[in-house]
Amino acid sequence: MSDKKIYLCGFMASGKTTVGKALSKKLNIDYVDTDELLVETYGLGIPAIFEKYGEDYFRDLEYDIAKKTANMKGGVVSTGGGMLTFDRNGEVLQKSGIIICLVRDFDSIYREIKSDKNRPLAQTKTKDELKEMYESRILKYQKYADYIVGNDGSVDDCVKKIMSIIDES
Ligand SMILES: Nc1ncnc2c1ncn2[C@@H]1O[C@H](COP(=O)(O)OP(=O)(O)O)[C@@H](O)[C@H]1O
Ligand SMILES: O=C(O)C1=C[C@@H](OP(=O)(O)O)[C@@H](O)[C@H](O)C1
Ligand SMILES: [Mg+2]
Repeated sequence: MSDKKIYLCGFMASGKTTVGKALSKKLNIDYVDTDELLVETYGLGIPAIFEKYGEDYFRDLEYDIAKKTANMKGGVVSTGGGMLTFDRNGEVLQKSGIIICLVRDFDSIYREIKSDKNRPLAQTKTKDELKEMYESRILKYQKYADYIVGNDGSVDDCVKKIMSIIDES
């Protein structure tokens, strides 16, 4: 199998982790989530990292993890919502795989994240601030995405759409 990865990117709660796991199962290939790998590698949860060391420190760890995934064999890699907002990460991912950006309606996203303690960035922002972040980040995702896929139907529908993209690419 090639070393090319399928990177899933997009805003918080767009479905990167859920769809990524389902996709890797369907394709019977390896799966990694950059947030899960980061927590496993550094032995600290994401809210604790933000609280103790701040966001900049988290972003440095996230960059290290991005580089780690580039050296892995082929598979599905779900990223965190901030991954593609940094060019240094976008450049690493672009070189080592196909980048698929998941897009989900803001109201569905907001319902998922508003009270989720595992997403520290969502906890400190109002709905309007999150909407603004959602809109401005889309521009950054578009800069690196090879494909943009909607996730407003079922998880299975989204997996099917990605599988047909991969078949054709
Ligand atoms: N297509 C979908 N339909 C219904 N719920 C979904 C769908 N995609 C994701 N979800 C749900 O949204 C939440 C956030 O998904 P998650 O995979 O953690 O997103 P991300 O990794 O992009 O932050 C989870 O509770 C997940 O079950
Ligand atoms: O959007 C972001 O900046 C973040 C998204 C999170 O991942 P999910 O997109 O899986 O929620 C996680 O990496 C961290 O809380 C920061
Ligand atoms: Mg996730």
